[in-house]
Amino acid sequence: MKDLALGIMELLAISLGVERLHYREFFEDSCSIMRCNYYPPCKEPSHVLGTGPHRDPNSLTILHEDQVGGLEVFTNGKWHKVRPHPDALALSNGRYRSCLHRAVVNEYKERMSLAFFFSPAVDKVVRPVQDLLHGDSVFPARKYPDFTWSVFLRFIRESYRADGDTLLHFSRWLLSQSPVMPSLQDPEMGRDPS
Ligand SMILES: O=C(O)CCC(=O)C(=O)O
Ligand SMILES: [Fe+2]
Repeated sequence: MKDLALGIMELLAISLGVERLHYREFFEDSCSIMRCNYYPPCKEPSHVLGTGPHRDPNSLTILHEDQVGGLEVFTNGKWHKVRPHPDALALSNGRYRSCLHRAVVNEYKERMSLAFFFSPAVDKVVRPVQDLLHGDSVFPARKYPDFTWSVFLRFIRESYRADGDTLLHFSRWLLSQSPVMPSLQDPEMGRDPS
């Protein structure tokens, strides 16, 4: 999975016009997790959700699912079903903003999906590559301060359910903690307690 994710990172760098190996090198020591989701059948599927609407807070998600279907993505003001395909993968990432998605349940069949959440090493400092900071409307100036993945994870786990404004709220929270980021002075201070 890591090889696949690193390959996708290389493609994303190319598509952004960033130096090809930039993200591959950044994620070389990545710290990812895998989660198995199980959705039992439900007689009244229109009244429940398997997974409520959210955006994955990690850098890239590779989702493998069975053929039952249930994943939906919100675009252009509507929920769209993502038809399962034995060879297909779902993806979300940084500037390519994590998409709002959810999983509905099936009236008759159970469903399983396997999500691989690709994330940087905990003490890696996350900052945009200089090539993306032109200060124009396509590549605006910096919007967020430097942070480490461990501090971001702590914020997500303890204070905030990831949505479209996560980075905005996280930045405000981070700047309110201290004028100088503690995690940049001492990586141990930002380490996730789990
Ligand atoms: O099971 C699915 O289709 C989606 C699961 C999901 O969004 C997640 O695990 O973050
Ligand atoms: Fe998700």
